[in-house]
Amino acid sequence: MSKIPVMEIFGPTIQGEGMVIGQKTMFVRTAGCDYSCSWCDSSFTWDGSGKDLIKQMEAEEIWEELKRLGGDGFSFVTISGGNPALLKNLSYFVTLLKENNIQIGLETQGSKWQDWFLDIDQLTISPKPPSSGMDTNFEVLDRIIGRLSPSKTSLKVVVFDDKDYVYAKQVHLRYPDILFYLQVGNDDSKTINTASLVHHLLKKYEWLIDKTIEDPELKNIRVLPQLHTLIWGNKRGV
Ligand SMILES: C[S@@+](CC[C@H](N)C(=O)[O-])C[C@H]1O[C@@H](n2cnc3c(N)ncnc32)[C@H](O)[C@@H]1O
Ligand SMILES: Nc1nc2[nH]cc(C(=O)O)c2c(=O)[nH]1
Ligand code: SF4
Ligand SMILES: [Mg+2]
Repeated sequence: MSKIPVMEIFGPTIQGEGMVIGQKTMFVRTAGCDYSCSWCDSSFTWDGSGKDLIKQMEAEEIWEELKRLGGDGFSFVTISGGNPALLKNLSYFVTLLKENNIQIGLETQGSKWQDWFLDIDQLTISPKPPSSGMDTNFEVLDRIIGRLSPSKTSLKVVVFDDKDYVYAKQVHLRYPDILFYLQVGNDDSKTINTASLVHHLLKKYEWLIDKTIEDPELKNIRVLPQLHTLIWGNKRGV
């Protein structure tokens, strides 16, 4: 008996962010976070507003639900949250996925280590810039990144403003051997007006691209939007 607090299970969809953008995947979103980013687009995982949706599930039950939703039409599962790295017992679920030949992605902010990180195929660490209101503990981050294989790891920093950009650059220059993504920040993650949101986010994407192009210090870097937001807006469960 080792239950995992699950907020939502959805898919198949595509990974909208980062190193495997476009990858067909299922999602498992766990509840609870040690951060409280001002602009978190998944704040229902930690701010109490989604508490009635939380289900305590065994690894086997999550796997059954994934198969119910995705049939045998998937080979990739992305674990996000909240912060899944709060959950030591996700190791059982990770092992179960591996036994079934499923590739695994993980989204986490780099504040906590778990030994099961070593079994993740695509691990995205997303340290938080000043606009989030959170502080990065770089000693913890150094230790986490030091234990991971660079070929399976990427860094992704969300940028809302110039200060965030400076922070992102600092992170990239600290870990130059880790694949690095700048991601457009969605500053209107509640609106249901997808057309105006998409227009606005594309403008912000252009702004971020322009800054990167003009910056000789950022060489080996990738700039991406949240692809799922451009397609589905702020809709949940996609
Ligand atoms: C909701 S978080 C969950 C995983 C983990 N807590 C983390 O932050 O990495 C998943 C990804 O969404 C990003 N994100 C959250 N809110 C966002 C927003 N308003 N605009 C752009 N990206 C956002 C986070 O930075 C993170 O990379
Ligand atoms: N399609 C899609 N791609 C995503 N990539 C990261 C997500 C997340 O919320 O962690 C996410 C999400 O919620 N949906
Ligand atoms: S760390 Fe991730 S889940 Fe937690 S508040 Fe920040 S963006 Fe949201
Ligand atoms: Mg998201």
